Amino acid sequence: MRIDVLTIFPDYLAPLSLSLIGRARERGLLDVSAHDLRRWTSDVHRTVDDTPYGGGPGMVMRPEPWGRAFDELVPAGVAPPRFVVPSPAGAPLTQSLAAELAAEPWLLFGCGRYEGIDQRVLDDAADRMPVTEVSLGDVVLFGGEVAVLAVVEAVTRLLPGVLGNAESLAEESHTGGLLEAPVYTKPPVWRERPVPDVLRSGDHGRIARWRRDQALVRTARRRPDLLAALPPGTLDATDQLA
Ligand SMILES: NC(=S)c1ccno1
Repeated sequence: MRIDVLTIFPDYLAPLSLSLIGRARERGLLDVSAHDLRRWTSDVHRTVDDTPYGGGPGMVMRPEPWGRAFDELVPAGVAPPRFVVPSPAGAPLTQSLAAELAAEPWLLFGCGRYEGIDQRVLDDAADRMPVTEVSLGDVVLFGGEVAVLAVVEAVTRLLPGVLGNAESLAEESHTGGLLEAPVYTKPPVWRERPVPDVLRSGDHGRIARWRRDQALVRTARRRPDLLAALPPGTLDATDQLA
């Protein structure tokens, strides 16, 4: 997968050189580049923003640098990337959206700052590539960079070879629509708190049942909306929600 990020703060993307993503880049599984949007400015001050038409607080990102960046990074005749823009107005980032993005060969991220990006940038982008505005949640950040780190992590961990133990993907939250069961490791007792006996029983059938029950109860208590969204037939007669 190729990932390009347009930002006025490329150093914010430095964590993409660390840990499993960094190793995936070294192994050629990922090609990640952060581009300073100011590279495509045309004035001595390298201006990327201006006051909003219609008045209001703050500044808006001007369209010209974005357009020049698209022209260079996504030339005509090249299979275009999917343009992903983190925004409070975007679609919620979910595991299923992460899986959808993980199927793309090339993602181009656009990091807004200030009060946002001139809408004509999104409109111009939509004329040349698929555009997805995505939100980490109903919260406002300083800009899109931190959200890009989260989206890139959610997406790239799903790519073959990036996560050392692919089995981890099968048992985690939101895989199958449920929250994951609580996890435990050594010591067997810690500050007078024992590990549930069933997890040390060696009975894999009982352990699987316990984990399923814990996932159902947790999901029912914390995210009843996820239960309501389960495909018909996901729960069976053996499933207890309390
Ligand atoms: N909620 C998101 S993703 C965001 C981006 C910029 N500000 O908030």
